[in-house]
Amino acid sequence: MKILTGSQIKEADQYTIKNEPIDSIALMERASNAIAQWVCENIDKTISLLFLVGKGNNGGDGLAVARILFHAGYDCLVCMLTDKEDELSEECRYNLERLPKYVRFDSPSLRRFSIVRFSDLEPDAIIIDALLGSGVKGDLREPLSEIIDQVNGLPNKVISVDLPSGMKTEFGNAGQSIIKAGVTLTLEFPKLAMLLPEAGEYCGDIKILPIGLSKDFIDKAITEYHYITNDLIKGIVRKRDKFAHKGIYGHALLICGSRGMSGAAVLCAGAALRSGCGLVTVHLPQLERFSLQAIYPSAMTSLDNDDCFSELPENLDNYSAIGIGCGLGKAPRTIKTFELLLKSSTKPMVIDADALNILADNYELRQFVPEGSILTPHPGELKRLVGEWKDEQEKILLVRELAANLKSVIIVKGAHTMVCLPGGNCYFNSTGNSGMAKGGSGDVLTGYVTGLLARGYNNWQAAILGVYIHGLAGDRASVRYGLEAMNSKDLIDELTLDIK
Ligand SMILES: NC(=O)C1=CN([C@@H]2O[C@H](COP(=O)(O)OP(=O)(O)OC[C@H]3O[C@@H](n4cnc5c(N)ncnc54)[C@H](OP(=O)(O)O)[C@@H]3O)[C@@H](O)[C@H]2O)[C@@H](O)CC1
Ligand SMILES: Nc1ncnc2c1ncn2[C@@H]1O[C@H](COP(=O)(O)OP(=O)(O)O)[C@@H](O)[C@H]1O
Ligand SMILES: [K+]
Repeated sequence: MKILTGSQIKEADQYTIKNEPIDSIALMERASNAIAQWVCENIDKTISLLFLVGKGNNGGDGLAVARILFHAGYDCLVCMLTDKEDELSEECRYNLERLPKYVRFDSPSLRRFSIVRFSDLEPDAIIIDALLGSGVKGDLREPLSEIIDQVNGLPNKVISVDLPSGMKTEFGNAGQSIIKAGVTLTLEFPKLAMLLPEAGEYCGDIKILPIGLSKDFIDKAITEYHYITNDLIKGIVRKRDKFAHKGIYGHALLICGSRGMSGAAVLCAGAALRSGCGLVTVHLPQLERFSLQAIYPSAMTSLDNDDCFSELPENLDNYSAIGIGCGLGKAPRTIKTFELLLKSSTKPMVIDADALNILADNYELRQFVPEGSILTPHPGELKRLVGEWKDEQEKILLVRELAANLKSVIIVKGAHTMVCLPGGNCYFNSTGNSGMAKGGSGDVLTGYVTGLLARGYNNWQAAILGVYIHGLAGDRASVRYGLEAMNSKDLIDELTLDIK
């Protein structure tokens, strides 16, 4: 799915109105029906709803939703940001006029927002935030930032319409006043800012509601940002041949583990064995081999006589892809052997953890990273590779430069992991959860993505497919064990490719 910018969405809006049999009021009604339907399906009618309504079309959505939900039987209280109707957008004014007189205003004579009323709010009432959407510009003017601070101090759950009020659609959200939503019902596309660590937390759960913007416009729109959805994945996944034999599905080599770090090798191998590749060999210190062989007898081993990576595996040409770094350590002889590996093999590599740190410390080694590889830094490792960034915009720029220079894919891990291709396109993951923020989850990703590369997917396919299925495994594990109890080993058994 494409991620369009706020201004592109506005254009899509205008294009749809111009080229399809729908006017802006009807488009707003369609959006509002989608929002109201979500509320009906998810919120009990005994819960009161407090609508905070701004002056623009986001407010217009809020008023239309209040009307629809009032007719559906909800108790709706509407608070307007202004009592001056001439300040409202045309669509907002239209929907104000259509509001049934029985919907309660907090101050019927003024139709004005009154902060005092917050103290009267029942603790289980839900706030529908329709103060500001994609039209926010510059720093917030009062009274909005004060209202947002007040709302954020309340115990009540907040559902934001399109965007948490105050959030800008792309960049520049650090340190801003933004509504802290429990759920954001966003129209047609996720907005980039929702997926970035700067302010993404303010969205709570993101639900994307299609509103039928022109397909023609969307197809032609040019963007470098994409959202990894089930449909994208369906286009990547390959069928397994009926007459297949193990030789045609590739051989993954995992170079991981050092003294006392055999767990990383076990996690990495277990994940690679779920990828569909024909063979998995793990190169690890011979004294660390026992747990691997006991837990995953399907994996073969290539044993290093040292207690860290210090010898190249034999017959490197036999392998289709190499994963390196998990639990590797940074012993001087490991650095030397990694250098030798980079100079001896042109097979695509998945480079993670200490192998990334070695690349960060030894800049001259970067030129030997095989084209078509995948680097999987978490933000700390990324900083070591590219230096500090002042904001998310600069971070993305630095990642793009790294991907272009190495002619490789960069996976920046975290919530909504970003997969950056050498041409600059960035794909944001839609699966995964905070239960995955535990030791070893990255080792599982490295093993899985290496296996996919070996299996025959190219680097961007393996990266996108890998992060999506890895996140899905996390979501399944969270259903089974809960966010707190789930751990990285649980991910392995949930790594299934049953995409519908
Ligand atoms: N295509 C779609 O997806 C569809 C989108 N739709 C909906 O339209 C929404 C976008 O509506 P929009 O363009 O009217 O902007 P919106 O967010 O209401 O903000 C404008 C208001 O905010 C104010 N304001 C701005 N900056 C401010 C500041 N710093 N501090 C304080 N105030 C500030 C500004 O005031 P002004 O600057 O004009 O005085 C104006 O009053 C979108 O999010 C979605 O909900 C659907 O209805 C249908 C299809
Ligand atoms: N809050 C989160 N939401 C979704 N995924 C997360 C979150 N935190 C971590 N993850 C995922 O878990 C993995 C953690 O990797 P990493 O930090 O390398 O762990 P480790 O080094 O312990 O193996 C990454 O794939 C990352 O995307
Ligand atoms: K909003």
